[in-house]
Amino acid sequence: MEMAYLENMREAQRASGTPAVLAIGTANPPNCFNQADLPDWYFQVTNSGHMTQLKDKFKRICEKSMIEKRYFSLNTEIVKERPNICAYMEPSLDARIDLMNVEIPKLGEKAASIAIKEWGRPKSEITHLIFCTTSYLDIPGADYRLVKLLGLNPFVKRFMLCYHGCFAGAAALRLAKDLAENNAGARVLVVCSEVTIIGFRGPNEENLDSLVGHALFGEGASAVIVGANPKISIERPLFFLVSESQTILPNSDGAIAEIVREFGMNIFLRKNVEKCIADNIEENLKQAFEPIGISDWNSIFWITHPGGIAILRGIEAKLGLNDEKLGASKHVLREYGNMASASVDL
Ligand SMILES: CC(=O)CC(=O)SCCNC(=O)CCNC(=O)[C@H](O)C(C)(C)COP(=O)(O)OP(=O)(O)OC[C@H]1O[C@@H](n2cnc3c(N)ncnc32)[C@H](O)[C@@H]1OP(=O)(O)O
Repeated sequence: MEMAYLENMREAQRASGTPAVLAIGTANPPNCFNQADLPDWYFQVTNSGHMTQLKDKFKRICEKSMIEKRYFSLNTEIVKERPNICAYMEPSLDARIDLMNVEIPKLGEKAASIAIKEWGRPKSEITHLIFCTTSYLDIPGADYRLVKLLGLNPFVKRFMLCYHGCFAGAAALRLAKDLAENNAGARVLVVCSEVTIIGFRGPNEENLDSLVGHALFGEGASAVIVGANPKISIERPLFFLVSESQTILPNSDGAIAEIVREFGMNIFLRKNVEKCIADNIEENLKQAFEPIGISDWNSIFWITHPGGIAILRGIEAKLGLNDEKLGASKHVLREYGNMASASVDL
């Protein structure tokens, strides 16, 4: 009797339908840089014009990156006012945090407001919030700030995914799927907001990983609303969240790492990241897709994280993908660069 009561209670709490993305919003900060102009700007603003060989290398990486434009909250004035940020490794975390604490929630709010408008229902009906960023360190977190900025219901159930880097966009969607499945009527607002302020620094011959990072990373925010059993008169399911999985690649220890210290964040990239991904992609796709009956990699819609053009090319070559298959990822890479977690929701 008691078990039946618990079972009924649990059934009533769960959603019966498949969760779907019901709206999407995106935003970028105001300063748009052409990739072709960045080498001059970056070496000038960091007082590094004398490092001519390194600048030439940076130019080559920028040219090869396929990126055409990137958006930043930083500009010449902001950077020049904070010389320790322009140095290679001076203590500068306080200045960075002061900027990030304003920019990250602000950018998130812009994307979330667009998603809420597209969704069409009152924002008071958002039940859960997932806020995802690589670089918000204070308590209360950016999730709390966003509730205040948007004027969300104070009862909204909040989750902060912090300092996960690029994979967090997919992780946030996975969490949203579970929340929407297990809470009838849930409407989950997912916001990924990424700025590069924590890692911006002057160039150094000994640190080519950082140079590659400066050639690839851009700033942006993306927001989605996820829920099951849409109210068809108002809500429009755009993508269904059917299945998910996650793994750690063999021999990938240290392939991508980021550390935060007094000087801000430093990135470590192994030179063969693209090979490590390409070598493992097929096996992982099999494990994820065979249970749902898919084995033709050209038959599915792809939104691979645009980590770098070498990574996308490695996947294409290994799987024999048709030209247009990674088109969405290449578009995001070309127009915005690698915006870490915000890239995947776009
Ligand atoms: C932050 C997160 O959590 C997740 C992330 O997304 S992390 C970012 C992951 N991305 C990567 O690791 C970058 C992958 N690499 C690429 O996309 C490309 O290699 C690239 C755009 C950097 C260069 O394009 P390419 O077609 O490979 O050009 P290529 O001519 O081979 O290289 C250009 C120069 O960059 C250098 N280079 C390439 N990859 C490098 C690396 N990882 N470290 C240092 N230098 C590198 C090359 O040595 C070469 O230098 P020279 O011109 O002096 O010979």
